[in-house]
Amino acid sequence: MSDPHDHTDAPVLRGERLSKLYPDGEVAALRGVSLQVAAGESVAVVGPSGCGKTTLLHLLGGLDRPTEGEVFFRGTPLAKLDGDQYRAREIGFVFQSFHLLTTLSAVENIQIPMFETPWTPRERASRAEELIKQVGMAHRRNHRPTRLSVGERQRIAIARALANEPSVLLADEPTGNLDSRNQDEILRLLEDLRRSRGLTLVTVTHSAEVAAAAGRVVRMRDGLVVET
Ligand SMILES: Nc1ncnc2c1ncn2[C@@H]1O[C@H](COP(=O)(O)OP(=O)(O)OP(=O)(O)O)[C@@H](O)[C@H]1O
Repeated sequence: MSDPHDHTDAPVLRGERLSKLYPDGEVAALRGVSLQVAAGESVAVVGPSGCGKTTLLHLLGGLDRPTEGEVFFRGTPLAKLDGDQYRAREIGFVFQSFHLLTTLSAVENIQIPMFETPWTPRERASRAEELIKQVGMAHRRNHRPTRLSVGERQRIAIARALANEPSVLLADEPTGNLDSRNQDEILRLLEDLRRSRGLTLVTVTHSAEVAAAAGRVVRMRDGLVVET
């Protein structure tokens, strides 16, 4: 697998004529989308409900496969990469509804993806402590998610997404459940993390504020990119 810190001129992610047909109802969610995302870029994907934003994010993250076309990660087709390794090591996912495990503490949630790595328990624990500090949540390390505010839950989910030091963060409506103050804080956190870690960030959003905070906006309509 390629070195995530190897900065070449090739885009970190590239979609080539991606189409996605969902079999039930034969919905054409994507109808030939091509786009490139450079290393370290922050891209917001916007467009009306149902235009294919989440589908595109899932294809980029290897959570689903295109019906036609191909996604490339640093020039290599995803079809040629080990899908589990790609999702576990190269990509971090952030979701609107956090998807934290309620039976685990905040710091334990951050460690979940680390079980895919050869790190020792001590290494996992110390990396999780570092991450929980970076997202400003060390004082809540032992709290279960149900005892955290929604903004705090998203901070923990972001730390978890970074657990395996991915080079790309894919976020689907990361502020969709947050009020405007929490939204601003999460946007600031994501931007700080992008800069400090050289992360590439692709965010699907309905929020004009989130789109305005990104370096570039990709606009979709009816399964197509109409502006990039
Ligand atoms: N698993 C699925 N099976 C069938 N159709 C699907 C599936 N997932 C999505 N779709 C359909 O594909 C189209 C694109 O959906 P997608 O979730 O990508 O849009 P979106 O732009 O992210 O929408 P929203 O902003 O409402 O989240 C929609 O018509 C949706 O109903």
